Order: sequence, then C-alpha cells, then structure tokens
Amino acid sequence: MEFSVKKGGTGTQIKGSFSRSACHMRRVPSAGSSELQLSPESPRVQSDAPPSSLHHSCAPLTPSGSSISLHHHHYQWIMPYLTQQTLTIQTQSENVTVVLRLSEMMKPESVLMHPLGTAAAPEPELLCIFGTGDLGRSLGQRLLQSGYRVVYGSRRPHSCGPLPQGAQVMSHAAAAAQSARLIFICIHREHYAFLETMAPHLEGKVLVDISNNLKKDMYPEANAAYLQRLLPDASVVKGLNTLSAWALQNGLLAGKQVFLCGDSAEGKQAVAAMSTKLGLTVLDKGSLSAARELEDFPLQLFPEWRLPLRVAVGLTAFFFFYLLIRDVIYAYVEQGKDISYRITMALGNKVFPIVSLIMLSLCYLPGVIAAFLQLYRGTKYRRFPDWLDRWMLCRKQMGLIALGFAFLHAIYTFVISTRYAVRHKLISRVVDEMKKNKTTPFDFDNTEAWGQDSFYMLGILGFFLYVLLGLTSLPSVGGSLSWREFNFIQSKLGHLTLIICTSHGYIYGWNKFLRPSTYKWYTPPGYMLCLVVPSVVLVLKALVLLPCVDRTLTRIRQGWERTQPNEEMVQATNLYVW
Ligand SMILES: NC(=O)C1=CN([C@@H]2O[C@H](COP(=O)(O)OP(=O)(O)OC[C@H]3O[C@@H](n4cnc5c(N)ncnc54)[C@H](OP(=O)(O)O)[C@@H]3O)[C@@H](O)[C@H]2O)C=CC1
Ligand SMILES: [Fe+3]
Repeated sequence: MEFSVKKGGTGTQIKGSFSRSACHMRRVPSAGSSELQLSPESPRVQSDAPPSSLHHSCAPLTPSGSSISLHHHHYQWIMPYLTQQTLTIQTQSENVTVVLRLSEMMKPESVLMHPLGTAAAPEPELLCIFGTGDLGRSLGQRLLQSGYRVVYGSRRPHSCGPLPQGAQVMSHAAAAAQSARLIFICIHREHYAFLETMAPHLEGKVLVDISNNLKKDMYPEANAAYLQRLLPDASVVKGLNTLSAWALQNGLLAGKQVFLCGDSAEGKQAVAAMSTKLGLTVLDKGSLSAARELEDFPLQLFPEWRLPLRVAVGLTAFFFFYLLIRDVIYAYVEQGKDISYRITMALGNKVFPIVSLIMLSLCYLPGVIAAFLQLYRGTKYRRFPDWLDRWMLCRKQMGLIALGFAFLHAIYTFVISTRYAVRHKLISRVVDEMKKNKTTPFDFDNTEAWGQDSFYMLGILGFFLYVLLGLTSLPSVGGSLSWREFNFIQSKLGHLTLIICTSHGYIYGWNKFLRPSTYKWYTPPGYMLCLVVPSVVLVLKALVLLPCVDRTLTRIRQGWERTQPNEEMVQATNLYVW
C-alpha cells in the first residue's frame, strides 16, 4: 500500500509516525522540497488491523491540499488523528470509497494528539435477529464477535433464555423499529404468518430468510417467496441457509461458500458485505426465484457421489454372487468340496480388482462416446444427452471409488499368500510330489516366472499411476497445475493407467483363456468379464486417435461444422444449444 501526501503550506513539513495506540507528528522547518511522502514500513497491508507503525519521512508540503490513499479498513483508525485537518482521505476497495474533504489548509499545530480509545469512533452497525432459537443465538454471537451490534426480536423478550453477551432483546415490533436495516428471520417457516401483522414496521427493511425445510417440495412455494408475499414492501434476501448453528458457534466459517438470492440488489449487497465480514465467501445466485434451489441445497446428500456409488454397489453385488456361484457353489455341487472359507478373502480379492478396473474404464468411456457423438453429428454445438452429461460430471467420483477398490486389492494381495489355506495347499503339494517319488518336484517354468513377474510389475505400476491420478484430482493439488498439466495427467496418464491395469488382467489369464476347465458351468471367469469394458474403451480411444479421425474431431472441437446450418436447423438446434 502506498501513501502519498501532498499538502498545501508554505514550507511547512510534518514529521510523524502513526501506530495503533499513538500518533506522533511534529512540524519540521522547511527543507525546501515540495512534497510529503508517507511510506509505511510494510508495503502491503491487507488485514483489518492498521499498519503497526507508519513512519513518515520529512518533506515540506505543497500548496495543493493533502491526500492520503489508504485501505478503507484503516480509515476509521486514522480518522481521530486527522480531525480538522485539510486532508483528503481516499480509500478504495471493491465497494467502499470514502472521501473526506476538509476545507482549510492543514495546520499542523491543530493536529489533535489523543489516544485511540478516546476518539469518537463511529458506532458499529446494528443488526436485528428475529427468533432466539439455536440459529438466532449462534448467529448473534458471531455477529457480535465480528463487531456488529445485535438486537433480538422475540415473543418473550423477558424469558427467552440466555443470549450472547452484549445483545439486546425486545419485542418484534420494538426491535424492527430500531435502526437496523438487516433483519435475520431465524424462525421456522410455519410461524411466518405473524410477520404479516408487522408489515408497517418492516417496510423498506432487508429481511434475510435463512430457513430450511425438512424435505423437498414440502410447500408449494419457496419459504423466501412466501415471506416476500407476506411482506411485499420489504426486500427479502434468501441465503446463508447452508450454514449450521454449530458451525456459526464454533467459528468454522473461514472461506466457506454461502449462496444468496433476492430481487433487491442493494439488499443482497448489504447481506454480502456482512457475510464477507464474517469470513464467508458469497456466491450470488440471482433473483428470488432461485430460493427453492437454495433451500434444497442443505437437503442434498452427496449428490455427485450417488451415481458412482450405485454403480460400485451394483457391480460389487453382481460379481460377488457371480463368483460365489462359480467358485464356491460349483465346487460344492460338482466336487463335493466345501471351500466357503474363500468367501472372505479370496472372493474379495477377485471382486475388488474387477470393480476397480471396470470403474476406471467407466471414467474414460463417456469421453470416447462424446467424441463419437460429435463425429456423428458433425458439430459440437448440440447438447449431449442428459445421461451422458450426468455421467461426465461424476467421472472424478468414479475414479476415486475405483482407487479405493484398487487400495483394497493391494492390501488383500499382500496378505493373501500368508493365509493358512495357501500354506497348507503348498505344503501338501510338495509332500504329494515327494510321495510320488518325483526327483524334481520343483520344475522351474521360465514362462510362468516371466508371466508372474510381469503381472506383478504391471499391478504395481498401475497402482502407482492410480494413486497419482487420485492425488491430482484433489482440488488443492489440481489447482496448482496448469490446465495443460492437469489435462496431461488426467487424460494421457489416465489412459496409460487403464492400459497397464488392463494388461495386468490379461497377463493374469494369459494361459487360462483356452482351457475348457476355466468355463465352469459354461460361464467365463470374472477377470475375463471385467476385461470387456476396458478393452472396448481402449479400442475406441485408439480409433479416435487415428490421424484422420483425430483431425476431424479437432476441427469440430474448434467450431467447425460439417453442414452449414440452414434456418430450419438453426431453429431446431437452438433448443439444444447451451
Ligand atoms: N439450527 C440450524 O443449524 C439452522 C437453522 N436454520 C433455519 O433457521 C430457522 C430457525 O432454526 P432454529 O434456530 O434451529 O430453531 P429453534 O426452534 O431453535 O428456534 C426458533 C425460534 O423461533 C421463534 N418462534 C418459535 N415459534 C414461534 C412462533 N409461533 N411465532 C414466532 N416466533 C416463533 C422462537 O424464538 P422466540 O421465542 O424468541 O420468539 C424460537 O426460538 C429455521 O427456519 C431453520 O430451518 C437454517 C440453517 C441452520
Ligand atoms: Fe491385481
């Protein structure tokens, strides 16, 4: 922050320093130059607190009046020291511009030196809250801590229970009659009706509707719209309803995003300014007609996770029962063996990688479907079908669930060979071989060794890339990457991960594909089934990457259209363009 002071005067100069608790200024005999420079010790002061110390260098004052450019936060702080001076204080921030122009030339001897405490600081803004319930109390406490004055409107001002220290409480009408322009309605919607009787008191006020409902579509109109209908002369702003009393009380607000909507721009601006002071980040959602959308937000339960979770649960259930029948029940029925102990570990370690690989490929499938759709239509200016849109929007969640399953697979793989059943099988095999008097019980199969080593290598590499993809999908990591870097990792490395993991699956079954015993009850094994989707995705992706296809697709994505739209088509297309 830079300060420059130009002060009218005849060779007068001021030397001084400002600090939080004191101000020192003194006149210094003219040194002959013409400007007074104020240069703060810390060049960038962004906080609410005034600069801890501003040392002003000496310089004489010019005859043109004085001006100091300050951040508006410092304006209140510096004011007491500048009373009755010929000073222009200009503070510029997004929405505050304060210009004080005092008529006379600055007379340094008239600078009042007094501690900050005794200065006539402007009174903090008064805010009103209707309702002394959980939310009302927590909100009031937070507002008081942020430097506001708070007055409550209550049905029972004398018996409404403990309220935050420093707040006043009175009847609704008396509270509304106070100077507060913003009134927070912290009352359940069912009780709004009484507010209609108070219409004259609430005329011109900004009413902040924070209410939520217990479920969607409980009422024919949004709560805020209902409030506006009851009180047409007030400006209703819907917002802050995604906050909870608990978060307000515990101060967990910094950077939290809140939504606002309302028909009065001034009303919204006032609520936004207050919210910013509370440390919240405000997002304007437009007019009051968006109120229903805002009221539905707190009722949502992981909306973007719903589809991926359903897919994951569906696939897990399907493959679990499929493998249960093929492995455990088949062995019991056909061979009379009870291997049900495999349900817990062996079956799990088959289901998890299968679901993981299918879900990973489902992250990349919508991308290639979209590419083919654009190629088929010859334009990018037509909306994708809704199902494809929704699918594309939850790719990140699909990927993270796939990563979770891959983690489980990795952990299971570590312990699977240490199990009793495996050790027992191994030892019995050795003993059997010895009993049969074989001289070389441990024939070394080079191909088998190659196959297993490659299988593990691909598994480890695939898992590493999986984790890398997962990490870059975190907002804090992804945010630090450029778009090209992010795209490289999520697209190029993503497809590489898919290739490696699919190869891992192929190598697992490389010598089993043609064996008739693999197809128990004429069903293919799980790992074969799970290779279908990734293989299809990779083949389609390879087709998209063919130079002739890629060229056309790139042109389409740059805005080229195969057919010039005639008027009729434009009309039809307009329905799809977004
Ligand atoms: N609690 C939370 O975390 C959140 C709550 N909200 C919303 O805030 C609103 C208030 O919630 P909350 O504070 O939890 O609820 P409470 O039940 O704790 O408080 C509601 C307050 O409304 C007043 N009230 C009750 N009945 C009537 C009536 N018949 N006429 C007039 N006033 C009445 C009372 O205050 P008095 O006795 O002083 O008149 C009462 O304390 C609700 O709409 C809720 O959806 C929104 C986000 C989070
Ligand atoms: Fe594996």
